[in-house]
Amino acid sequence: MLSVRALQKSYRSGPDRVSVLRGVDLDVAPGESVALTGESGSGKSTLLHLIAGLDAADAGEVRFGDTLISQLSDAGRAAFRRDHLGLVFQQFNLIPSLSVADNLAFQSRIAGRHDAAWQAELIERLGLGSLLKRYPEQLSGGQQQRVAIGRALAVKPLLLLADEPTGNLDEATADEVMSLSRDLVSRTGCGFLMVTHSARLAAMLDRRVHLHAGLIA
Ligand SMILES: Nc1ncnc2c1ncn2[C@@H]1O[C@H](COP(=O)(O)OP(=O)(O)OP(=O)(O)O)[C@@H](O)[C@H]1O
Repeated sequence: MLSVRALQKSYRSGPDRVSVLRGVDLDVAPGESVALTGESGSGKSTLLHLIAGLDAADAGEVRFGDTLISQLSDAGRAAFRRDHLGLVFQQFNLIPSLSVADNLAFQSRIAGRHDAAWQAELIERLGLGSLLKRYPEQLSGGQQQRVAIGRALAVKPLLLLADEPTGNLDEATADEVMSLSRDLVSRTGCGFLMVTHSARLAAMLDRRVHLHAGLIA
């Protein structure tokens, strides 16, 4: 479903260009969960941003089925992201002026794919029922994270992309959120690609890939 081929990205650093990704190949199948590890600065977030279409690659391909993301315009990538991808990044990016209920439904409504029964199930599984009228600033970090995961899954994405999603949580909460995410991912059959520094969390997923020196080992 996700197919990344020969992906390259460099950044300008003063007069030089620093090559971060030097030809990355990666596949994620429907229903498969993959941990992306690598030392700090190895380019994990860069790769996630390119897959999400938040930035453009210098060369190479990002493909979802027949859709070649890497050749879409900025607007085309934004529309694809809105309709088909679920993102959970380190800053949960909840909308401060919207209640939990409206944050959960926001993306799926814009995508025209709001499913009230599915949203109700997510609310129950994520334990958000008593929080629906609150605003993001009234939630703990773990609660905000559960809302971010619910919002990402509400759209029934092709792929759930998560960047250190449990970074701010204690071990027990992180484990609970992880097993819940895995469960929901296997229920919907979407792919799951998660950046983590934790070998323990990586071991909870189907497969682990390691980014080193600009390549996936
Ligand atoms: N917009 C940018 N402009 C210039 N350099 C950048 C930019 N974004 C990232 N970099 C550089 O690219 C390299 C890879 O960064 P990236 O954030 O992808 O790594 P990472 O593996 O996610 O790191 P960490 O685990 O510390 O979050 C780093 O050297 C970083 O400084």
